[in-house]
Amino acid sequence: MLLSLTSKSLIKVNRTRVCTISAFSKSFFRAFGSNMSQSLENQIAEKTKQLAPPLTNDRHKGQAGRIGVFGGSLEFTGAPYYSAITSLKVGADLVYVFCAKEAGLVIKSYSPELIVLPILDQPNAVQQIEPWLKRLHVVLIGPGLGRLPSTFAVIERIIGVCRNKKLPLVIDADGLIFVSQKPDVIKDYPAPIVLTPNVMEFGRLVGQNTGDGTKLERSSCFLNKLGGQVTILCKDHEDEIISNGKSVKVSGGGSGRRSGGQGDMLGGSLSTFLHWALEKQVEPNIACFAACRLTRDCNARAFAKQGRSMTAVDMIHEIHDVFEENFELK
Ligand SMILES: NC(=O)C1=CN([C@@H]2O[C@H](COP(=O)(O)OP(=O)(O)OC[C@H]3O[C@@H](n4cnc5c(N)ncnc54)[C@H](OP(=O)(O)O)[C@@H]3O)[C@@H](O)[C@H]2O)[C@@H](O)CC1
Ligand SMILES: Nc1ncnc2c1ncn2[C@@H]1O[C@H](COP(=O)(O)OP(=O)(O)OP(=O)(O)O)[C@@H](O)[C@H]1O
Repeated sequence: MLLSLTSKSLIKVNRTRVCTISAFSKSFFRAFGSNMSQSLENQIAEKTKQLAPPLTNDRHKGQAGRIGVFGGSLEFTGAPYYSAITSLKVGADLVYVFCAKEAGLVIKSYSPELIVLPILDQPNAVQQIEPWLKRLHVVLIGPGLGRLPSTFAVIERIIGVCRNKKLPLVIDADGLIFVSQKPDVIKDYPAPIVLTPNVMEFGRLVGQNTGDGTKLERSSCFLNKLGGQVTILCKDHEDEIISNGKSVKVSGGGSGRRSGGQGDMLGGSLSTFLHWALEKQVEPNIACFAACRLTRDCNARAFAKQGRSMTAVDMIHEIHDVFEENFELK
């Protein structure tokens, strides 16, 4: 079955009719109007409200999320920061950044709230990192990681350790370059994985020659080969979440401002939402929906205040209000 949700539409059709979805949806909504789609979107939005753990005194530090971010290199220190601070501000208790030595002091200087381990490019990186992994609930791989073969070799071994520990993964940015080169590294992975490609990364991942079909069609062969529990969250003017042969679109919010770091924020928020979802046995695509909603609404709010001068940092300042509006049970 195909499930397609935009802020305006949600439809179900048989898998064999995917190619006629556009015509189908037009006639469907002419027949039923937009109220039905709105109510179904509301149902998904309601599910996202169930994700956040209550802020009660019986929970100890760490339970709301211990997230590991693998990224940060000489060139890119902003990306892992945006991801990590967003993960924390959405509600994780502890966020660990595993980065290259040159990036360590820089990221530490942005924020005393992050635990920064500049050991990713050290000779015994995997041995040093392994003891930390057992504390983590979700591992995010990629923001500002860089594309050095030596870095990818360490990441391959880290994914191997995560596989043994059945750790859920979110893979973004340069992490997706690595997976595009070596998809077998996540084949039959024993825990949920979310891949978060932008337009360019999606093409690299599923193959540039997979035709003009929908993203759902174009990714089906790639996903079938991978096996396991893989979700693809495609970032675009409408975000699209693909899992189990279904596609859910998220639109609304956002603005024309495309400053760097918005995808990093999405990856960071997703890591926290994913931990909460899995803890409650909620499907990963609900966590994906929440992360898209958060990113798009932070963009819209920040843009309303800052216009063209808006950057990712302005969006981070909006997390509290957007969270209150969308994800707190009232
Ligand atoms: N402050 C920091 O530290 C930040 C660091 N970052 C880090 O930088 C690293 C590289 O990431 P990346 O995003 O530059 O690489 P990638 O996605 O391959 O793009 C390469 C080219 O693809 C194209 N392109 C992209 N999107 C497109 C679209 N929607 N539609 C169409 N085309 C599109 C576009 O091509 P062009 O427009 O130049 O022709 C673009 O130049 C990575 O580690 C990341 O985490 C960022 O997170 C930002 C903040
Ligand atoms: N064309 C677009 N129109 C409106 N919003 C968009 C568009 N493209 C992306 N977005 C929004 O920006 C978010 C991040 O997408 P983007 O393509 O910038 O990711 P990215 O390249 O990984 O970002 P980063 O700069 O962090 O690396 C998307 O989830 C979506 O909310």
